[in-house]
Amino acid sequence: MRVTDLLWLWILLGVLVVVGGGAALLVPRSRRRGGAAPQAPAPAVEEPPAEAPPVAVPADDATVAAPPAPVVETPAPAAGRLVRLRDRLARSGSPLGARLLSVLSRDHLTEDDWDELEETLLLADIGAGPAGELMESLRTRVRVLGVRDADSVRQLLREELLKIVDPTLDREVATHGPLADDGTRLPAVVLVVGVNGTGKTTTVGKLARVLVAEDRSVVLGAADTFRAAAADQLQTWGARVGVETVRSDRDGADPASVAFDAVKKGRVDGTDVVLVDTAGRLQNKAGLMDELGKITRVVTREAPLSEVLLVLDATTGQNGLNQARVFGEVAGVTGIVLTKLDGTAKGGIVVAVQRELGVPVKLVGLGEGPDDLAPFDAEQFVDGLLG
Ligand SMILES: Nc1nc2c(ncn2[C@@H]2O[C@H](COP(=O)(O)OP(=O)(O)OP(=O)(O)O)[C@@H](O)[C@H]2O)c(=O)[nH]1
Repeated sequence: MRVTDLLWLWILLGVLVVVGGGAALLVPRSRRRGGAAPQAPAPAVEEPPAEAPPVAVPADDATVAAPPAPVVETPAPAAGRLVRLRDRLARSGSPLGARLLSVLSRDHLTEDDWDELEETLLLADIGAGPAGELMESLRTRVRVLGVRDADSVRQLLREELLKIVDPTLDREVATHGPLADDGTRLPAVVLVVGVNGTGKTTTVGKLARVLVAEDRSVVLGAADTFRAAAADQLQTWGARVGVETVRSDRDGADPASVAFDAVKKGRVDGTDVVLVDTAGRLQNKAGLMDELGKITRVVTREAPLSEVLLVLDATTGQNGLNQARVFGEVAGVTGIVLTKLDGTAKGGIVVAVQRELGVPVKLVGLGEGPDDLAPFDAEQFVDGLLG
């Protein structure tokens, strides 16, 4: 190799070193620091064979994760609950009692004042008959006794309202079953009927709580098979207080068969009370009569009905009365549950519906809370109306 050739070789090597170093400088800093760089497509890697599903190995007892024990609530006793109605009624707009008292406390009651009183009673859904009776009696007594002061007027009004609400009616819900021929006690069967949305399922749930609070044993029958969620709803109510629910998992199952199974379970287990929730769709009277008639016939093979409670929504006024009439004709109603009394100033419906059906209001719903169902008491109710 000649000297010039060697020189050229050295120059070429020098150029290569310079270009190589520059190239290194052109590479982004991040990449040089190990940062993310655009990735080349990953070479196709053969998927490992899917793992076989783990074989279920029976776990030893100590390692089984037990489902959390359901927390069973202790419901509040029902006694004295209606006293709370006072607040609820007083809060629900313009209570009947307050309006009546404001007119009655005027100095000289004119014909217009008496008309206003009557109108107030009618607006509170007391019904024309009872309103007329109350007015006549009150007018006579105010005139004869010559009362004027607020306390005396209030006392008179209280007496008159009490008269039409009727404190003499037996309002106890029949929850003690009859004795069977062999001397054993049958469960009390309480059938709960009414139009959808009035609060039947909620009432059955709340009533179960009242009974549990009184140490009574209860079985629930979810015979509202029309609405699938109703059975779930009822079961949830029951589970909260440790009460079992007999239900069908099939939508549209025969309500009579579910009711029968519930009552049978109650009889076999020696349960105190079986509460049966029904659907009571009001498509037509004949359909309703068929459904409730069948439930009654089938259930009474196991135990007679102790009580048929009609649930009515107090806010529905005249409409509620029409429903009451139909159910009264087809279902042999023995007691009324007036729900949503907390949401209306029309407490007078208590009087109207009792007159309409000739059966007493036994329970009232005062709210959506689990213990917002109270045994009805005429005196406490009237005091609630008067605020
Ligand atoms: N404010 C108030 N709401 C109530 C009362 N009772 C029930 N409700 C509400 O009324 C709604 C209807 O109650 P449900 O018990 O589902 O009525 P239902 O009659 O069983 O209805 P279906 O199952 O469709 O036949 C619910 O949102 C209840 O919380 C009450 O006393 N006061």
